[in-house]
Amino acid sequence: MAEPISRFRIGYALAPKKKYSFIQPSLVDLASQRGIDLVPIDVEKPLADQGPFDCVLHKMCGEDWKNQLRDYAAGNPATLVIDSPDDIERLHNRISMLDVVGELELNLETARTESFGIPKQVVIYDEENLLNPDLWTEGLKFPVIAKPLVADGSAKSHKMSLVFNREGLSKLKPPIVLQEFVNHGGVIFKVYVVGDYVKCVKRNSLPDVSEEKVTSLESSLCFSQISNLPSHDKSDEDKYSTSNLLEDAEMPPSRLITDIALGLRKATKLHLFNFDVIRDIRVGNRYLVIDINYFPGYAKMPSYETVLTDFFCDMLGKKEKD
Ligand SMILES: O=P(O)(O)O[C@@H]1[C@@H](OP(=O)(O)O)[C@H](OP(=O)(O)O)[C@H](O)[C@H](OP(=O)(O)O)[C@H]1OP(=O)(O)O
Ligand SMILES: Nc1ncnc2c1ncn2[C@@H]1O[C@H](COP(=O)(O)OP(=O)(O)O)[C@@H](O)[C@H]1O
Ligand SMILES: [Mg+2]
Ligand SMILES: [Mg+2]
Repeated sequence: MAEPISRFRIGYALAPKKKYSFIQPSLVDLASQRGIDLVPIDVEKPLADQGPFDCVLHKMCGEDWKNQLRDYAAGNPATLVIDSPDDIERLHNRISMLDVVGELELNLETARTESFGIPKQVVIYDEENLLNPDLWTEGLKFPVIAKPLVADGSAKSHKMSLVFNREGLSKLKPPIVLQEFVNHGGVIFKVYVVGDYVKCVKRNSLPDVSEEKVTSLESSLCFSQISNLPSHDKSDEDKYSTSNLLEDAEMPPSRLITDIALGLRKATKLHLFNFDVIRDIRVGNRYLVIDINYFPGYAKMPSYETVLTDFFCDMLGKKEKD
């Protein structure tokens, strides 16, 4: 008689919006064909009652969930938790998130022609400091982008302002990160990482700001999740018009992008993330990492079902060997 074929169970704990976008029938079917059942986890119920799991995927906030996961992992050391809540934590703060880029020691093949880094930035914890730029301006010039320090996935954490002058500072609510606005030709590069797989795509971004604009415009401009706006949906042609910028933009060197991606993967120990890169048009061949996101919108990545299923098989295969 034929041996029963063992199947794997991957539990997933995702917010409803994420579940809707990521757990597509096409992914569930492909994973199933390859022996993997994707099983929803109810975070309101004890995790131990819902197992066993060969692997747990998650993007949930809150200490309760983290504690559940830690307890489950301690009791089930053979279960793969992708990724560890402690490793994810550094991406929830816009300073620690980018610190890791500065720590990368890459032996770049492209070092003679390309370089990478992060924009100048400073963290402001209170209004007193904010309104006294003499305390923090070191090397930082207007315009700046004000970003909430916390990047926890809430709508609030994506609300940003482009600040053109001192006047614009008074509307900000610390704790915030003030980051140098770098002209980058209106296009950002999103680099999706899934284990050792790396895929870079182009997206719309904020348009460049000219010297004259800095003095003639209002004191600040608010925006949120600009890269998710389709071109035809832009509310104000003047502010966001990118014409053919997206189509015409040249991709960054793939070797550089892969080196940064795999460097970040090693340094953060994370398997599932993406990062946003801009090309500084003042320099031309300098690339700046401006954002790193845990478990991003993979469904927007070409062939995401195959990429993710291959990754699951790879991880489960390695686990079996161990
Ligand atoms: O919803 P999507 O597909 O736009 O994905 C969001 C990501 O978009 P991207 O894949 O980079 O274009 C998005 O990336 P950005 O921060 O916009 O660069 C975040 O990863 C977002 O998660 P969170 O709100 O920060 O927890 C992601 O949101 P969640 O799907 O995790 O809610
Ligand atoms: N330093 C910067 N210079 C120029 N544009 C930036 C800079 N930082 C962010 N942006 C623009 O703002 C958008 C949102 O910033 P980001 O840090 O990626 O926040 P979020 O986590 O909400 O995606 C980016 O996609 C990019 O268009
Ligand atoms: Mg971003
Ligand atoms: Mg982000």
